[in-house]
Amino acid sequence: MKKISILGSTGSIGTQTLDVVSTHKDEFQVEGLTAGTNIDLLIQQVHEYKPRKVSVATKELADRIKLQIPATTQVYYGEDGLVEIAAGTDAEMVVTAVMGSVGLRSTLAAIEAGKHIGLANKEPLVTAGHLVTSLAKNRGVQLLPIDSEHSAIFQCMNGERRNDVAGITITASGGSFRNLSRDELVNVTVEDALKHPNWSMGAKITIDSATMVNKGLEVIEAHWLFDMPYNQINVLLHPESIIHSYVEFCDSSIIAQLGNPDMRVPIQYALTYPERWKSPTQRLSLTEAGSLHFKEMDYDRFPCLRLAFECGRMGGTATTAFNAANEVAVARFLNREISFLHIEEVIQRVLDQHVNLASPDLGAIEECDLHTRKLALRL
Ligand SMILES: NC(=O)C1=CN([C@@H]2O[C@H](COP(=O)(O)OP(=O)(O)OC[C@H]3O[C@@H](n4cnc5c(N)ncnc54)[C@H](OP(=O)(O)O)[C@@H]3O)[C@@H](O)[C@H]2O)C=CC1
Ligand SMILES: CC(=O)[C@@H](O)[C@H](O)COP(=O)(O)O
Ligand SMILES: [Mn+2]
Repeated sequence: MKKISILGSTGSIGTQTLDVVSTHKDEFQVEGLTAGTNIDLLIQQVHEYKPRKVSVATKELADRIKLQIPATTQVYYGEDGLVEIAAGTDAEMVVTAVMGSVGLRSTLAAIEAGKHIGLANKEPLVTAGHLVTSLAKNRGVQLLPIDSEHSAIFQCMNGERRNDVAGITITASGGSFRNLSRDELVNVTVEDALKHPNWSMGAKITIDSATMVNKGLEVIEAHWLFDMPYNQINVLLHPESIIHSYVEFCDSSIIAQLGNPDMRVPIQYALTYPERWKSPTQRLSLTEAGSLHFKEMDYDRFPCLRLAFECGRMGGTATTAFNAANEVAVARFLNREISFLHIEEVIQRVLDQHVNLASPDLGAIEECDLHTRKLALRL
């Protein structure tokens, strides 16, 4: 019986993780769950999976949920609550599935507590990759990728010698507006931006896919997860999202991981690694898929990806500023305060003013994050 906790259990990844748990009922014990504000769903999850501890965003919500769940379930709230669920249970693995860099302290706390990480929440790696990876190395903790591209690369590199890797290619669907020119982006709506062509995901990552910021975050995520220099990380447009990424080796061989776009597969692999268990996911038929298409990335069409590479190469707090600016800008777009194209404008203007701090500690990262958020709200 594997004991796990899920940070962000009411979200897209969190609920799919619980699907996987339900598929293998006798194999998992849920120690902790966390929600932000969706306490109705969390209450259902508490009754079904009986976690020892839960956390929600605010004290008010914590007081409300206490009236509707068994007294045996301890209730926490806020960032401290995330940390408590991350580190304060008997879980041997924590699935990090909250949205944004709010997951940084709880990710670090889980690692500090020696818990392996099923890593979906990519923003903590983007904002503080050196802290997350060095702590994981020091504590002997595995960072098992859930993000589909990084799960693919992880699977392709299994059993291979690191020095034989010539490079990795992260595939990109192109997002909701992949068939639009930049001129046609001027008046696009939130509703249109939320229509990802292949995946059903949370709102923020869906917008990030449309701006290509998601792929930029994934480039930085891959740099840290696989200790991969940026000049060995490529991005390729692949509209079908069937090849989830691939690795090229020194002998020119390419190993790729394919499958239907279903996050339960990478989630399950992170939970069961190094084993593979059966999955209810529909099997991929290449004859049905027919042709697969690929196109060189157009960095003029998607300038945010170029910015991400520049920030990654710069290191220090540049990626912290990039991530925080994007989180604020996407939230403003989703609140209909700014246009879609203004998202990249906010990021660019933040970076134009950013004074980079090399190898920052946690305090400096959190200070940069907060300062950037205040600035991005005004741009
Ligand atoms: N969805 C996907 O297919 C993929 C997602 N990822 C990554 O996984 C992470 C989660 O994504 P996704 O599941 O789509 O996101 P969702 O928005 O669907 O879910 C986010 C989760 O985090 C919780 N949450 C949000 N804000 C806070 C907060 N301030 N404090 C505490 N909890 C909070 C939400 O709670 P509530 O809803 O109750 O408010 C929810 O449980 C992201 O980093 C994303 O980039 C990576 C690859 C694929
Ligand atoms: C499912 C997943 O991993 C997402 O990150 C998805 O890959 C987004 O797809 P694109 O960013 O390629 O549109
Ligand atoms: Mn991804």
